Amino acid sequence: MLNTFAPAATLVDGEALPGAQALETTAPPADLWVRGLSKRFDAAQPVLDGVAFQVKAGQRVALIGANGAGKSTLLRCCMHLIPPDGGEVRLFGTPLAGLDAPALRRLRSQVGFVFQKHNLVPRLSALSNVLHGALPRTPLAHAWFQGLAPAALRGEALGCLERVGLSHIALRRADKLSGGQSQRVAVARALMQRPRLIVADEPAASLDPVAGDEVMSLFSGLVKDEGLTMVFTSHDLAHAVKYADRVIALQRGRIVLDALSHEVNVAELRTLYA
Ligand SMILES: Nc1ncnc2c1ncn2[C@@H]1O[C@H](COP(=O)(O)OP(=O)(O)OP(=O)(O)O)[C@@H](O)[C@H]1O
Repeated sequence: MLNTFAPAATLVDGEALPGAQALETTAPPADLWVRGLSKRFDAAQPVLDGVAFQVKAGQRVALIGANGAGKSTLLRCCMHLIPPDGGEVRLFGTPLAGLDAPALRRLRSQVGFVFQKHNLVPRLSALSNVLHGALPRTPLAHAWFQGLAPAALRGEALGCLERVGLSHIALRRADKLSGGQSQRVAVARALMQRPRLIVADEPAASLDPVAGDEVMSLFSGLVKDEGLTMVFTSHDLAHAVKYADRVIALQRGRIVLDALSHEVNVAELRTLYA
């Protein structure tokens, strides 16, 4: 089945990936560079087994694979939110291994995270939730609340809400928002961080098909317009092909497909789940 596709060393943007030699010669540094990543939670099958890939600045990558393939674990290990057992990760050219916690936090502050569960603070307004995106660069506690935040920050947060089409409900409590609106607020909060890289774990999974499509279209469009880099996981193969420039498929912790989106189609991708 896997032979349907090119092997993992598929040509991507004219570069041989993910062979180690090709990775060594990349310049300027990729936003995310991963080599030989492995992770095992117990004595059983490894969850990640020698994963290697890189994501260049401005590229949008969809990570696909069946339940349990290791997608979320890969994202977490890439950000050192959980420690990998082996391999190397470089974020914006900086090796993560050996960084102390403050240095790791500083580097991660350039990464905007969006998850399936948007993790908004329910009792606070949409605007206050978006302001939270500024926390890594604004240690002032009052920047958390829309009524206390400096005018410049408030204006910026409103601008982020405007970009996701929600400035008209800026003061509505997060627990009064629909699922689609909540996820758009989460996107605005990530933008407020002024990230270079967006990491999103199934950002549309909890939404109905129409809202999911709207969120992904908006999200992917904003990322493209602002020249950001994005890695997102998805079980929606149509989304993967439509909203990413490149698709990487994981199977039992290994990359089995790495191809540009226009080179694959949904029917082919579906065979990975057989
Ligand atoms: N903290 C953990 N402790 C033990 N096992 C874990 C842990 N996190 C993940 N796993 C296991 O690792 C494997 C991969 O999980 P992961 O969540 O990365 O897969 P996934 O591809 O994101 O799956 P899904 O599409 O269902 O979200 C699964 O077998 C899961 O049970």
